Amino acid sequence: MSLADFQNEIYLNGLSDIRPVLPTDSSRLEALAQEKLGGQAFGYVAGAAGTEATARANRAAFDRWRIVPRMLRDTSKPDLSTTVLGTPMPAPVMLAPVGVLSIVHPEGEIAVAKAAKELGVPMILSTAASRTMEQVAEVAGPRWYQLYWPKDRELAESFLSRAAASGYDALVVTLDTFKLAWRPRDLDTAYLPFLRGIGVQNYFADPVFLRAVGGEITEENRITAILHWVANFGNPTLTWDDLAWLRERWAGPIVLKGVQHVDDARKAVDAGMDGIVVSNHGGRQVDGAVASLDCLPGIADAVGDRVSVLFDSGIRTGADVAKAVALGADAVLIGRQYAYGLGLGGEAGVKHVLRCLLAELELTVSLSGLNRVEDLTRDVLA
Ligand SMILES: Cc1cc2nc3c(=O)[nH]c(=O)nc-3n(C[C@H](O)[C@H](O)[C@H](O)COP(=O)(O)O)c2cc1C
Ligand SMILES: O=C(O)C(=O)c1ccccc1
Repeated sequence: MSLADFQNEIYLNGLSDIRPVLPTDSSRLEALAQEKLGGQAFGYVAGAAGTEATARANRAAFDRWRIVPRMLRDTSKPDLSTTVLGTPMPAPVMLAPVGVLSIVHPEGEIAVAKAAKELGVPMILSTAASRTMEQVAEVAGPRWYQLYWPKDRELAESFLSRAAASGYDALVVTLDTFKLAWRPRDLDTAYLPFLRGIGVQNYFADPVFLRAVGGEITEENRITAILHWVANFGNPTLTWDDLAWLRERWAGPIVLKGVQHVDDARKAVDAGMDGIVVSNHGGRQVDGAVASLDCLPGIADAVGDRVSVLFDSGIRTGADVAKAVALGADAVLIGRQYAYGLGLGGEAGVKHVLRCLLAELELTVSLSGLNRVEDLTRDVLA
């Protein structure tokens, strides 16, 4: 089985007049999702902070790097499989934590988990998911848990023990979103899913949270519960010293998501973390911030031999994955692309988007004269 078999499958299906239901050109997904989802839900997913300059910079940074293909190198057996922090995957690609997915499709994270499992692609489940971590675990394959570290320590502890009990192997702690940035698309449509009770499911199923709001959520205490969520969601007081608390309470690997500065990457190493995600949250937090890809080589040089270095923000194609890996990422996370697949076609849509990305990645790598993840080094790029 090769990741590029999807290409043969598509052409063979053509002999029976069957064509892919969704486009194979990843750049068309966003426009299609806009047509189908429209308005608020599309704006929430596609949008970014401020003028969206950082979201554009994320894309532009990829365009400044070019692959230089090499010839006559026996690429008959491509194998992009790899293992990151103990989790094996068919290619250096994982699903980024994306919250509130039921705004784009009723099955939300359940459909995502099923599609990812079929392909063996690890999924990182968001604290702000629209299904509980236990519901997702029932149908999911390899999985990590993303923590939004709440103010209430007891609630944080409860999230950690629930995640460990339901088989999430690594913990991803998101640092860059202790509050939401200025996001004009959502502000202009006055849209925040949480206020409508979407994305709070992990909280509403939590014994510590429920105790704080006086028991099970009913029509009567629903507003109180949502306001309690608002008050508790993010903790702006956190500092590097707090990571020791987390380290004591999570036995598996811990990954810090949202690192952009080399010194912060070094601090993560000093705090005993196992990995980082070089990410600017897809340009959704600090408008005017540096492109995530531009931070990657320096950070990989500084800490890549001591912790796993993951990357996200702007990945759209197989070539993008190859470039990020060549610049030092052990694996990449994709965000909006699979959310569009979900919105356009549920589980099958997510699977389609992933199969396209993986096939394109393998074809790009082997047509460039390379076979393995280790072959993707900086000298592959110009
Ligand atoms: C709709 C949406 C919701 C997101 N929710 C979360 C979240 O709950 N937790 C988190 O750590 N990151 C979240 N992110 C950020 C992604 O994990 C990831 O960093 C980003 O989408 C990567 O950029 P890309 O969309 O260009 O691939 C979200 C992103 C989007 C688009
Ligand atoms: O929208 C986001 O980018 C995001 O990360 C988020 C923040 C809070 C809750 C859910 C998602």
